[in-house]
Amino acid sequence: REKVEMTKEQRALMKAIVDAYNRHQIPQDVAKKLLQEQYSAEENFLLLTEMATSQVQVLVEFTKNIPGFLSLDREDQIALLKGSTVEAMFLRSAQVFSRKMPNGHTVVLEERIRKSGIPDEFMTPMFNFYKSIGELHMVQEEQAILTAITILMPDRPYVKDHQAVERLQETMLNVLRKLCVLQHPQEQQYFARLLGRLTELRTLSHYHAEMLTSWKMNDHKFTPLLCEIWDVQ
Ligand SMILES: O=C(NC1CCCCC1)[C@H](C1CCCCC1)n1c(-c2ccc(-n3cccn3)nc2)nc2cc(F)c(F)cc21
Repeated sequence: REKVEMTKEQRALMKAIVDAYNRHQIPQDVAKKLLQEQYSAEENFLLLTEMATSQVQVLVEFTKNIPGFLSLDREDQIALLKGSTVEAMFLRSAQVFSRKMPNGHTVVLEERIRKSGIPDEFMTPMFNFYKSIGELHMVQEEQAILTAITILMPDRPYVKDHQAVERLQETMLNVLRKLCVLQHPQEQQYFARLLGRLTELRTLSHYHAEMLTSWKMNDHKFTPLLCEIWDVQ
């Protein structure tokens, strides 16, 4: 098989994305909080809204560092962010869940999430997704570029200049394809499996509004930002 090499530009692009991804981490570690104790449904709901709000801010900063993003039409930039924040949050949650933890911690974490107040019918699709992400053992470069690819989805609602977004996404897909071959030489279809997770992610994200409104508690309060982003209230 021909030797796969990344061009200088592709390596620079990947470095920019990974640096931005690592720079904009979630402030406090939610997994650590959840491992400390089982919170009530109300406390968990509040924790989720806090985490989600900071995640949106982190995502905006990360997105601004995607080469070419700020040259897109301003309204398209908003449409891409609005259309991808829920998916980016579930993707990041899956990466948090899949992190190597001391024995038994993942079991406790899963237990705490199962009792967090999220309606039972969403547990299976959510944990199936988390485990399918975990099985891929993504390196952080793959996680960062996959997040960028999720944001640069041309078919988000209200995107006007499809082609401009497609061009940026294609550049990312080319880098990811080479990265997958270099990182997982034994697995021919690794790149295809990785992209298949984005389909599962989109399906899971369809449930998010219903997950929120049927959270096992009364009187769900959302911040204005989350009302805007989450299509609730
Ligand atoms: O905080 C979380 N995730 C953040 C978000 C930002 C980036 C980092 C992680 C939550 C958490 C809030 C407290 C209760 C219990 C769940 N979390 C979730 C989660 C669950 C449901 C939703 N919903 C979205 C719409 C409706 N539900 N989003 C995330 N999965 C998680 C997996 C972990 F290993 C894990 F550690 C936490 C996780």
